[in-house]
Amino acid sequence: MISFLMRRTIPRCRAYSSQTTSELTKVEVNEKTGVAVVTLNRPPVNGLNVAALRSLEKVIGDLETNKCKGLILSSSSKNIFCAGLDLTEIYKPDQEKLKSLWTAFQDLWIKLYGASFPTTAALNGHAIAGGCVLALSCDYRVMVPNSSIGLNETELGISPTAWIIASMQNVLSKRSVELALLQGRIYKTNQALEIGLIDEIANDKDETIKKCEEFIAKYSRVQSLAFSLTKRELRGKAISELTSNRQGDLQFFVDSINNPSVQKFLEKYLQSLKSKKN
Ligand SMILES: CCCCC/C=C\C/C=C\C/C=C/C(=O)SCCNC(=O)CCNC(=O)[C@H](O)C(C)(C)COP(=O)(O)OP(=O)(O)OC[C@H]1O[C@@H](n2cnc3c(N)ncnc32)[C@H](O)[C@@H]1OP(=O)(O)O
Repeated sequence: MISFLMRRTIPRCRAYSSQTTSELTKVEVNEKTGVAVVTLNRPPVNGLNVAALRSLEKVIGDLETNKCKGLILSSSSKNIFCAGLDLTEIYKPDQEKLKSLWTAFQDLWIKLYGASFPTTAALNGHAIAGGCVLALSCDYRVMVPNSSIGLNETELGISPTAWIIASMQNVLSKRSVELALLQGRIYKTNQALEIGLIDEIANDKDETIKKCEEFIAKYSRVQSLAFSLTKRELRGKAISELTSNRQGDLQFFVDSINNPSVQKFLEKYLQSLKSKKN
């Protein structure tokens, strides 16, 4: 359990106190503001396996319980926010593990997209596929230059499911969503800003966090209850649609991944990622 100790006398530079809940997700809470920096920590690329998804979900649940004032999602990697689902878990998958993976991703999205406090993504690097979904689930996105963000599922031979599309529709114009999803397009930082996929550009990781703090501070005069009820009004439909069709959504994912042409593509895709270094 993360404890919130509001010691107002703590100097600014010491305000964040480390409260590690798991090696996979580090949590630091600013004791002055109640804002939590949550850092994804699964090197090398923060690939989302079941343990990483569950760890982040638990942290968000704890932050809810402790009436967190805001969340800044970050990454311990130098130039990668998150490379999405762990591809090694979906290539030649164990069927039970595959189901657990998608169920954990659904659970995490429900918590993050529906969080009752302001949420931000401090994108210190690439945010691809599932990594982009995490960013889209937050209320605000700040990214460093020369990084990539987008949902490349159609390029991988599969279709994003309804709640992933809804997360993108919440942020982009209808036209931009169509182009982004149908082309499986990955955007560079400046292109992402142009279409509204991110909200701001920052020079480095520290600045992404500072800009996220500034965004969250804008809510200091907003009543927490009014904030959470309004957010629920705005996002509740997409969440209810998933909660009432979790099994169908899971089956769609499992069938997509088990499709022989997707498996064939994944084999080549993984090889191409590995051979980049040679
Ligand atoms: C198949 C899709 C399922 C669709 C399901 C249906 C509908 C739902 C829709 C969406 C849900 C989400 C799905 C996903 O998230 S699937 C994951 C898609 N992710 C990617 O395509 C990203 C792939 N990675 C990259 O593009 C690059 O790695 C990078 C992030 C741009 C970083 O580049 P960089 O040059 O800095 O690093 P490397 O490429 O050298 O990578 C280092 C190391 O990590 C391995 N790796 C990279 N990405 C992943 C990953 N997602 N999972 C597991 N491992 C990954 C890479 O192979 C290298 O390994 P090595 O052993 O060579 O060190």
